[in-house]
Amino acid sequence: MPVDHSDSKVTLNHPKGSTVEILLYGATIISWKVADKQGSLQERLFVSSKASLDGSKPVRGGIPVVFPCFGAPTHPDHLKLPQHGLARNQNWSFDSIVMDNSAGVSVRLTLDSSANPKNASLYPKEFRLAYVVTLAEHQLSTDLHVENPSATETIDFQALLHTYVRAPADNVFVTPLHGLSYFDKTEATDEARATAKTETRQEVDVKNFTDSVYQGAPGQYRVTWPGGSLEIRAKEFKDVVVWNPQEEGRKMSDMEADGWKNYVCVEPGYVRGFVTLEPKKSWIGQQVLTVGQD
Ligand SMILES: O=P(O)(O)OC[C@H]1O[C@@H](O)[C@H](O)[C@@H](O)[C@@H]1O
Repeated sequence: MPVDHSDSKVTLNHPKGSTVEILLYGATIISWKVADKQGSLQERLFVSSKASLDGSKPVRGGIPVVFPCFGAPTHPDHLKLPQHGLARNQNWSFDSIVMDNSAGVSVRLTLDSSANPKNASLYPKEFRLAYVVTLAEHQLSTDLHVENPSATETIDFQALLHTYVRAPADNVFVTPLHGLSYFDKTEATDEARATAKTETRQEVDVKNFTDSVYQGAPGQYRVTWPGGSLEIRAKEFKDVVVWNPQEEGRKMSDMEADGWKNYVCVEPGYVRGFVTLEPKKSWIGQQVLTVGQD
């Protein structure tokens, strides 16, 4: 079957062999496999072998969905929320199969503020999220729809797709970020973290602890390493975060030994400032991942 779903997981199978697995918990994509040139299926995302996949905590790897705040909350509406918000640690619902043909297999998952009684005390605003995941032969598209169902209130939110790209961290490069202004979250003081830097590197590596928030980014990135590459295209996600904790990764209880050596996070998002959504309006942020064919 092109789409299989159980109480906890949705699996998409493309007729040309690629597959994707999505946990309903957090709508977290936990696997994306695409054939290599020899025709053998290869995992394209990193998920820590110590990640919790039972809905007890956000998944360390794959593509967690970040909404309505990125990092520690700063907006007055978000202050009771955990780091990276509530979407990555709630159960989403399987809504429908959107498309099922040779071009792609696509499903829609949803999360409404009213679905979880906890939300009223955590977050004072109503929201409706829909996540459309589309699998093609060499491509994975993820569209996050945010709808404001209120007739009177606006919503201010941030959103980001926290993509863990499977790649050797000591030999991976992200381009083109040269000339962009960014905020370096590895700096020691609040003042230094809040001071914009300008990226001077043509090719950004993550050989050192990296946690950089690029603003006004081009929306099209290339991640390359010996023997592989991935193109990332983004729409409405105007910023991009590049993160690899290096040895700091040891502090994470769900990070496997040396796990940080096996990925780079390249995370398209709207995280500098907030999207303000007027009553009854909606917003769509999109990420498209394409495996390099070179
Ligand atoms: O451990 P978490 O909550 O999944 O976050 C992982 C990382 O996510 C990145 O997006 C942030 O920029 C980092 O600061 C953070 O450490």
